[in-house]
Amino acid sequence: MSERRPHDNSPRNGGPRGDRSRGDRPRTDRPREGRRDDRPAEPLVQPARRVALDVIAAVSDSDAYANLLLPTRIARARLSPADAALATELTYGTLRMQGYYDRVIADAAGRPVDRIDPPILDVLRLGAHQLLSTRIPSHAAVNESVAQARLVGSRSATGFANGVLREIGRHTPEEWRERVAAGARNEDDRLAALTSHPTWVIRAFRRSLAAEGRGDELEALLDADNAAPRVNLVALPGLAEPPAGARPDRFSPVGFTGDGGDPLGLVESSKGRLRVQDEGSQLAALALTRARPVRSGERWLDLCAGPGGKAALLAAEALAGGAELVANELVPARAELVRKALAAVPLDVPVWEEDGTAIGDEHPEAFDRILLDAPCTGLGALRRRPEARWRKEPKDVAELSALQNRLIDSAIDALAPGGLLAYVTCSPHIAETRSVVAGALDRHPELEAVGTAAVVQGLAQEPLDLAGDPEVVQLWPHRQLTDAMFIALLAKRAQ
Ligand SMILES: C[S@@+](CC[C@H](N)C(=O)[O-])C[C@H]1O[C@@H](n2cnc3c(N)ncnc32)[C@H](O)[C@@H]1O
Repeated sequence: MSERRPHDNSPRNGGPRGDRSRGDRPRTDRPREGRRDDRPAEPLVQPARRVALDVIAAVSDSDAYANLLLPTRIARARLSPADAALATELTYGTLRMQGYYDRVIADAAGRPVDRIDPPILDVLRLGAHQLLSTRIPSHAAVNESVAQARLVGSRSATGFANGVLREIGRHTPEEWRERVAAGARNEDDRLAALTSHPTWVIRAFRRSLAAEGRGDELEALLDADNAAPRVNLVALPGLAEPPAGARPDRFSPVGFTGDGGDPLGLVESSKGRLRVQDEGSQLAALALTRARPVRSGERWLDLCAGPGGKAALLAAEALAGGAELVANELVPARAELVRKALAAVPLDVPVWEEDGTAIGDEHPEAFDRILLDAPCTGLGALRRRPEARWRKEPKDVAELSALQNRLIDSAIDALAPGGLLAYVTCSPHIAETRSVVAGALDRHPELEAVGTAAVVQGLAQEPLDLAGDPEVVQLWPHRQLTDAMFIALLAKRAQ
């Protein structure tokens, strides 16, 4: 690790520069080697904060996924349930609001965040979250953050972090919101800053809501993206019942929320017949299986099945209706996850590992119902993938919509006359939703739109507040408390 020249640490007069590569940063949960003798003894950091910083650092260092890494780090650190909950809140909250905290930090430090050492910036983000968005007392937030800075940075960096955090703590959260808003360049920049979303994402959401005549819901949507999602489960129909004490979902007839206990314990003890699944995903799968009665012997295809959440629900529905199901997933590791998910259902479901864009040529007119849950930007699931908003770019939309167009053409070719296709995304971006469906209807005169809104209303327990074109359904986190799933049912005319 490079030594630093001693200099004034006050945030506004410099402090350490970003002159250390991330590759040589010490881990926060191990004693550092080669510590200088004049350093104080290794400070003790509360375990939940140590795990949170570890995950935040892995997300910014090596593109880790917080939702995958956090559970393993919690298990490895043997955190108590209370500490695990705190580590989760700190990690997710910091990553979600990173865009906002960076503006606060830049103001308090008197310099842009790209001129702050990355490991120290992560400590500051976690500290800013505790100071501005939790009830953790300021002195605890500052002291623990300074201890963490000492573990990842030099003495001068620690002094710098201390100065920045104290400056943040000098103002109330409301005062910071006003300061950040006052520094915005325009209205979109103000929304981007305060709700911690990239501007291009805000504009895409505005267009999608406006297409439904609900442009005035934009701020509610952006706020909903920053709230922790509830853990929702499905009881595979015919194979499991929700446990006593569970609360039935408002819309999905097979969904429920738990009684506050450990959902993973429920999943394990039910052998996967009770599973964690967003209510929107359940409605998407059921829209395909329940849009019309199932004839025994129907052949169904899940074209892009990994990791298999909807495939398990489709399999349970196929079993109940006497249909056959094939699942397909291009990526072998994800196909393996599909096999695991399907093990919960006593139905023989072949799992293919083919390129879905070729299946229409290879198996023309072979399937009566097809689910195309297309690879997408995931902009509708920002609540549960807190770092995703910072990883996506507009060019991803262009690449994905080109793939979505090829997949939907292939699915239409694989659909038998009279068959039904559900085109689904967990993104509300128009280029991935309505445009793909409109293009498919233009290119395929044999295809017709089905009133998807009526189908989904018909299977839901309570009426849903759906807006816009009744041929498609767009769910929203702020309205239905689901991911922003898009569902379009399309039928191939019988010959
Ligand atoms: C949105 S996910 C599907 C989620 C799944 N339906 C579920 O509920 O668990 C899209 C999947 O499509 C897969 N995929 C991407 N390109 C594909 C292709 N050309 N053919 C088949 N699958 C593909 C991805 O690997 C990913 O697992």
